[in-house]
Amino acid sequence: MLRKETTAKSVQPLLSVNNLQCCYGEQVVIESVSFALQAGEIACLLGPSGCGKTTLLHTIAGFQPVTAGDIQLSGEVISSPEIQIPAEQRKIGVVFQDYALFPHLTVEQNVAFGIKSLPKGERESRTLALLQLVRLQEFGQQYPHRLSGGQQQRVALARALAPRPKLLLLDEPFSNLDTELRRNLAAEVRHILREEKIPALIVTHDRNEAFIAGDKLGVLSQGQLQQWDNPQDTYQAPNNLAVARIVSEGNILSGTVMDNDLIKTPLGEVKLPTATCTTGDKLQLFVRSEDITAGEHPGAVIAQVVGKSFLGNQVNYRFLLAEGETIEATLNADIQAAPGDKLPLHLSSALVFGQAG
Ligand SMILES: Nc1ncnc2c1ncn2[C@@H]1O[C@H](COP(=O)(O)OP(=O)(O)OP(=O)(O)O)[C@@H](O)[C@H]1O
Repeated sequence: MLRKETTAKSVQPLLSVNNLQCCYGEQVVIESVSFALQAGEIACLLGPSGCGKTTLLHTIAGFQPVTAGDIQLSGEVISSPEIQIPAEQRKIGVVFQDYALFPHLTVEQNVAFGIKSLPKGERESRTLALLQLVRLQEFGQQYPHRLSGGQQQRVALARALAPRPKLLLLDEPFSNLDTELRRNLAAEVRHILREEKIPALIVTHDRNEAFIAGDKLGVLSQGQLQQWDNPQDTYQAPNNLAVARIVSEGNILSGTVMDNDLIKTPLGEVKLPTATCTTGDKLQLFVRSEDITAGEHPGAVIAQVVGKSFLGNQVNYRFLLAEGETIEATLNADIQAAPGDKLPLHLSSALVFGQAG
């Protein structure tokens, strides 16, 4: 695949994480993690539960020491095994999953909390501007418990932005909210961060949130950063099977290279993308849901419906293939099939990853 050339001129990143390692006792939970965030960029860290996302965020915030490597902010080392700049001196803001608002303070007092040292007039105008930015100017005198979850999270965001941090860290900021609100708020937070020109790193386990909110996407699996790229490139060309499974719904299939540059799979044949394999090689393929089409086609195979879940304008089907594999495919709701029915399916493309184990 063609990739854009990077320019030779190097710009100092706002945040750089270099060969980072972090342990809890003997357990290594972050290993050899390196990435850079440029000024003005918003990045999302995506990965399954327990992969180390929060730990990584906490090392950057200064809540967690590092055991190897370093973290630099504007070129200054803020964390290394020898150096640990205290969290409150880092000029890094943090927004937590549970909002962590002060219940005894009004919305306005919450937002103004971190800018008490500013002269009164300046403090009031900054607070008002932020309440307008998060569309809560009517709620300044309310207490947090009178607000909805989405509103409370917008107050938490305004409070974190008030002191104009160099970098904002958000730890699963939308996970207490319902799905529609999460997606809307992800887009809104992106807009607010852009308006304030504050770079941010957002931890999430929801790929759609990560796609919506981030210019960059970091995919973490088992404590290692598998890919750091823009969301489109990560989706279209994942570095490995682990990344493919984290950024998309799909099925893992095995395939055999044939002598005509095709790969034979239980779902028909697909083109071999590179010529580095020899006939007979066994490969692993990842077939995304949208790469499976139902209907007559010269290469189609017959599959039996063994389960279905209605999703609105689409239906998620579970199919049994002739060779005994079960796969899932999301098809348009106008294809109406019931368990027991047989449908022709074919593959339009697949992601191909090295040799099967
Ligand atoms: N304070 C701690 N002491 C010991 N082990 C911990 C501690 N915090 C986290 N861990 C372990 O470190 C690993 C990474 O945890 P972490 O919370 O960073 O993952 P995560 O990707 O943020 O997970 P989730 O999405 O579930 O919040 C896990 O195996 C976890 O059990």
